Amino acid sequence: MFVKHGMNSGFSSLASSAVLRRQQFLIRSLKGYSVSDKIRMEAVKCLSGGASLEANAESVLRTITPSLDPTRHKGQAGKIAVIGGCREYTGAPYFAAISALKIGADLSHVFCTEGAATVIKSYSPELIVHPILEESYNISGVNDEGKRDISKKILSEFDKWMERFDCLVVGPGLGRDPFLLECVSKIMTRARQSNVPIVVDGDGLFLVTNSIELVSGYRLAVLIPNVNEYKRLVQKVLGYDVNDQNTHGELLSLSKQIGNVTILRKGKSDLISDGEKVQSVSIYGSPRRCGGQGDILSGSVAVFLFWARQCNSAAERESTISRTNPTVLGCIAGSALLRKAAALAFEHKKRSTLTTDIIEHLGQSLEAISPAS
Ligand SMILES: NC(=O)C1=CN([C@@H]2O[C@H](COP(=O)(O)OP(=O)(O)OC[C@H]3O[C@@H](n4cnc5c(N)ncnc54)[C@H](O)[C@@H]3O)[C@@H](O)[C@H]2O)[C@@H](O)CC1
Ligand SMILES: Nc1ncnc2c1ncn2[C@@H]1O[C@H](COP(=O)(O)OP(=O)(O)OP(=O)(O)O)[C@@H](O)[C@H]1O
Ligand SMILES: [Mg+2]
Repeated sequence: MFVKHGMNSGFSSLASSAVLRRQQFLIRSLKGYSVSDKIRMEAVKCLSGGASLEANAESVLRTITPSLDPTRHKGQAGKIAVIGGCREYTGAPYFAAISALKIGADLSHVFCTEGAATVIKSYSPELIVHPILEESYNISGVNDEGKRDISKKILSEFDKWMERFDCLVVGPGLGRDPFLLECVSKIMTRARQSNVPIVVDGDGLFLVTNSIELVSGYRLAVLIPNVNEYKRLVQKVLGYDVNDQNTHGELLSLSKQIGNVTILRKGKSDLISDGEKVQSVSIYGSPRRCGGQGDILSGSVAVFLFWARQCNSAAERESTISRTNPTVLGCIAGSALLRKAAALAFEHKKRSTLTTDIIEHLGQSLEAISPAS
């Protein structure tokens, strides 16, 4: 993979030489101690820009997952809202919202278009579905003033609920309709004003890549790009093409450039950074790449992020974990759980493993790490 020599290439080489110096220092320090060859090899791997610190994901999962305390009331384990679901996509918001419930959230809402709502409701009676979004094709005869009224109505419908949510997931199956995305921008701005965490995925990333100010500097935002979404984000924000020789430095730069928002770059290993350091989750998952696994991840991260924030305020966390940003902890936990569930599903279903099979193994995977009783 070659770095394109665009306007930021000087910055890129500066960043990579800083990463290189740090990694060479790490190797020199390791020589001072009698570390195992394996650790030294990890350090050497850093030279290619490919390595990062493997997160202690099981410990994170164990620490942030709340106990099933009988004194707690409905809602305390989390109220999540997914903004997504349009004419084309109904599976993605369903996967995200049902995954949140399967992990342990108490309530999961979906805000989508009217057509998508009926379909999503028919998938599950567990979800609370709000058919409030509108796509342009549905309001083609409406003039500009009428459109402004519709937009206001959508925002006020959402406002009735927003304060109740512990986290929003914006984007699974949202589509790219301009009118709909404009309304969702307003929803995001409102959520940000109220300090509601926002996980951005799928078409939410399309929106944010073109309007980065929606999340820039918001420490409660998490971006979860897949390979394509990451490429677009790097091109837009850093001004050059993705450089696979410097994954680590590039992710750090990207997060810093967006004001230290947390980014989970999905791939063979999931890489997570809030601009301070990069952590990875490489637990073996599944070789099946069926669509929808990213949606499970975004719903899961929303729940774990909320749990990690709760732990933080209750000062319950282990010391090393307590120093970690809750948005980063949410990403580590979500990624690890998805991979474990995918591995279990694949054991049973092999080539026919689908997203719904993985969802069925979320509970069992969490139970193995943090038993309910
Ligand atoms: N059942 C559903 O309703 C699903 C809906 N989805 C939604 O579909 C919308 C678009 O998401 P996409 O993930 O397709 O958008 P992308 O922009 O990531 O993908 C667009 C195209 O890129 C290709 N692509 C994907 N991963 C690749 C990789 N690793 N290397 C090379 N090419 C790759 C895909 O085949 C697709 O044709 C989002 O709103 C998303 O949430 C997806 O979440 C999948 C499931
Ligand atoms: N090559 C890979 N090897 C192992 N796991 C992977 C690989 N690529 C992705 N994953 C895992 O699958 C999860 C979903 O990533 P993926 O890139 O498929 O997201 P996505 O394209 O957004 O999915 P969706 O179809 O839901 O939109 C990630 O958390 C990651 O752990
Ligand atoms: Mg996706």
